[in-house]
Amino acid sequence: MDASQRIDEIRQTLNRYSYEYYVLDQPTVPDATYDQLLRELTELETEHPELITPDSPTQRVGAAPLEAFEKVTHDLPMLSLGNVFDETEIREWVARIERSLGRSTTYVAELKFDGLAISLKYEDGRFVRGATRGDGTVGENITQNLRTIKALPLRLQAEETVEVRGEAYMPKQSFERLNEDRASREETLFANPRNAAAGSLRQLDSSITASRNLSLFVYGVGVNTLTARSHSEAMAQLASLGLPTNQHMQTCETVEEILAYIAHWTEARASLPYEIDGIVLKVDRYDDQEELGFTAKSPRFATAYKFAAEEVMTTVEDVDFSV
Ligand SMILES: CC(C)(CNC(=O)c1ccc(Oc2ccccc2)cc1)c1ccc2c(N)nc(N)nc2n1
Repeated sequence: MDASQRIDEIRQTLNRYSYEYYVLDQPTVPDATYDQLLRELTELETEHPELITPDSPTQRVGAAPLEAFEKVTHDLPMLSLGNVFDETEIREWVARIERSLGRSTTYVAELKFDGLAISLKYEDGRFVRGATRGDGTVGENITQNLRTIKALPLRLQAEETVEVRGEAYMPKQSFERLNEDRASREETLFANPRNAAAGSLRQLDSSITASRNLSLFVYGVGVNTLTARSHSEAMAQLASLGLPTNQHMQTCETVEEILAYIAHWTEARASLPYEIDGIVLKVDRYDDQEELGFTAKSPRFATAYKFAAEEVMTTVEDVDFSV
């Protein structure tokens, strides 16, 4: 086997290990095995620099820091979600949809991740660009920073061209550890994981982003070459391509099932390793989504149920009032 074949073989193996570890949370090999292969790949690429490609696992932490972020216009706008706040409004939302369609339909209920909305562009299966939501039409190009997120595949399992929407977030444990480090260096603390994720992705130096243990869930597709006829089918296709989808997504046939899902996660969200600030409800079938269409800035086929904001109880402990 020549160097080029061995390099391709190691890259595919390391991409599979990353998917198992960061997306499925079910590693099949110990870290030492991953590290050994990464060392071998780095040596081979050092001997053959002409074989280095952007999708190599060795290229995750970018080049020199940027001067500024360039602006990016999304191929499709990144829309915002209307809100519903209680059971009555949820029942009204479902009734309005089924009146408009003139029949019942099926829904998908998803967790609403409390991070930074992003758009990922893949061409022929390779990650080529990532951007913040911005104002929904124009965002900032943060490709170099997003490449450092290990749950983000630099190469898909098939050569699809697709623009994907998702949320970059900081797991609760990484947030706690980051603030402990900052407190020990007497630096200002981040107020919550969302601010910490946003601050980490707005770094011009991607090596700082790489140190922040960010992760990612994808929750929608923009322009794409997929064959999916529904949102749930599209998400299954994204998962099979190696993109991180959330395991708690659930199809619902009735408003009762939607309400049960919301009741469950209202209680169970404290047990999640990441913060969520609500539940997103979507009509599943794309033909029904198209029939329902959009208002000026958000889809009629989706809405967000927001959890009541938690009172932030600041324990006033050993505050030195004497100063
Ligand atoms: C539903 C959508 C708004 C994404 N969808 C879009 O952005 C979108 C964009 C153009 C679309 O089609 C158009 C095509 C041409 C013109 C206008 C729209 C359709 C959907 C959304 C927004 C935020 C979400 C969130 N925080 N968590 C989860 N779990 N899901 C979410 N889903």
